[in-house]
Order: sequence, then C-alpha cells, then structure tokens
Amino acid sequence: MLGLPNQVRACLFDLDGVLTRTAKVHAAAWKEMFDDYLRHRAQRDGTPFAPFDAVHDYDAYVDGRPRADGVRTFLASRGLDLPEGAPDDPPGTETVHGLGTRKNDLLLRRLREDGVEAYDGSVAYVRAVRESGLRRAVVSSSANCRAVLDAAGIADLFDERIDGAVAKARHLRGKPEPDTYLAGARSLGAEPGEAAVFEDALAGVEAGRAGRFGLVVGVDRTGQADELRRHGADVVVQDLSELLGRR
Ligand SMILES: O=P(O)(O)OC[C@H]1O[C@@H](O)[C@H](O)[C@@H](O)[C@@H]1O
Repeated sequence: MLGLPNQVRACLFDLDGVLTRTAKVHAAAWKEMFDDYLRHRAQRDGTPFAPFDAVHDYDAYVDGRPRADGVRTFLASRGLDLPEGAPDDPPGTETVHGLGTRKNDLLLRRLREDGVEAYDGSVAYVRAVRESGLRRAVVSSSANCRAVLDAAGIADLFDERIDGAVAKARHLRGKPEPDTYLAGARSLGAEPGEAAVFEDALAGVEAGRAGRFGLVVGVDRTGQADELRRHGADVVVQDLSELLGRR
C-alpha cells in the first residue's frame, strides 16, 4: 500500500526538495553567489550582465549535483571555465572552490536564520515505509546533509546516509551518475532492482534511471513533471503522501 512494486525492499530518498524544504534555499544561495560573480565579470569585461535564473539554470545545471559540479556545469553553460583552486580558497576567489565556498556560506547563513522544515507528507510516508519493514537511506549530494537532517529532526528515520561527505571520502561520482544511489542500495543490502529512488532533481532521476532501480519516483515541487519523466522518473507525484494507500 505504498505505491511500490512487490520486489522493493529498500527506499532511497534524496534530501533537499524531497524530505526537506531546502531546495529553494539552495537555489536562492546559488543565485546570490552567481549574480554577484556574473555582475563583477560583466563590469570588468564591459559585457551585458545576464543573471542566474533560479528556476531554469538551477534545474538544468545545479540541482542535485555535488557543489563543485554545480559551479562547473553552470559556468560551462555560459561558456566560462575557471581553475579548480583548492578547498581552502577564501570565499569568492575566482576558482571553482572559491565560488562554491561563497555559496556555502550564503546557504548556511540562510539555514541558520530561517531554520529547516521537513515536508509533513514525506515524514508520514517514510514512517509508513518503516512500519512496513522496508529499509531506508538518505542519498544526497549535499555535504550539509547530516546537519539538515538533524535540524529538521528526522535523522532517526533512516538506517543509512550516503551524502556529499561520504561520496567525497569514497570517490563516488555525483548525480547524474548512479554511484551514490548504488552505494545507498548496497548499504541496505538490496540489489538496485529491489530499491526505489525518490528524487526531485533532473540529475537525480537521471541517476535513478542509469542505475536501473526498481522504481524511480519523481517528486514535482515546481511544475516540471514532464521534464522529470523525460529524465527518468517512472511515476511523478507532487507529494509523497499521494503514494500512501496506493497499490
Ligand atoms: O553545497 P552542498 O550543501 O554540499 O550541496 C550540494 C548540492 O546538494 C543538492 O542536494 C542540492 O540539490 C544542490 O542545490 C546542492 O548544490
């Protein structure tokens, strides 16, 4: 009664936008950072300033990917290429790491000021999954995953966590590659075909399709149901509570 195929024994949940209302917070921090940088570049080069689009640019190039990949992929979409730099580059340095660190500072400030909320429908669904005896992992690209789960008060609902920090330590490729979801299934003792993926990001449903999971559920919070299907979702819902009571 959870809307899952019979063979599914493990559920793999993305964090930002699926479990917690933090996708918008990430998008706003990315926009603030990229707009500052693009404005500065436009002034320096005497070219027009074209701002970061917090919907389209975010969905296409940044959402769901590890931080540094988000920086690189968006810059490439504008024909820009920066040196990698180093993880300890000061925030705002004109490197991939410097811009990523600036975005992270902006994100952490917003999270501190506004707090973190979980989606009630997702919490109800994860509880129902637990009561049915299925195992559960969070699979997120975010290095802030653990802090966000704690702030939302939902960390104890999950058996395992594969996040940005774990992926880095284990050299797992980020979404849209399937590596982190495959690691999530493995951590729960399930084959990919025995696991369901729950994702709101285009890169995330792509990872689900690439890993040949038992079911890929697209969670559409922003009116992009068709895009989610095109990128790999088998089913699209607006809220996980819709799956409760579904055969
Ligand atoms: O910068 P962090 O917290 O490590 O997160 C990396 C990415 O994590 C994903 O969950 C978000 O969808 C992205 O917006 C974010 O950029």
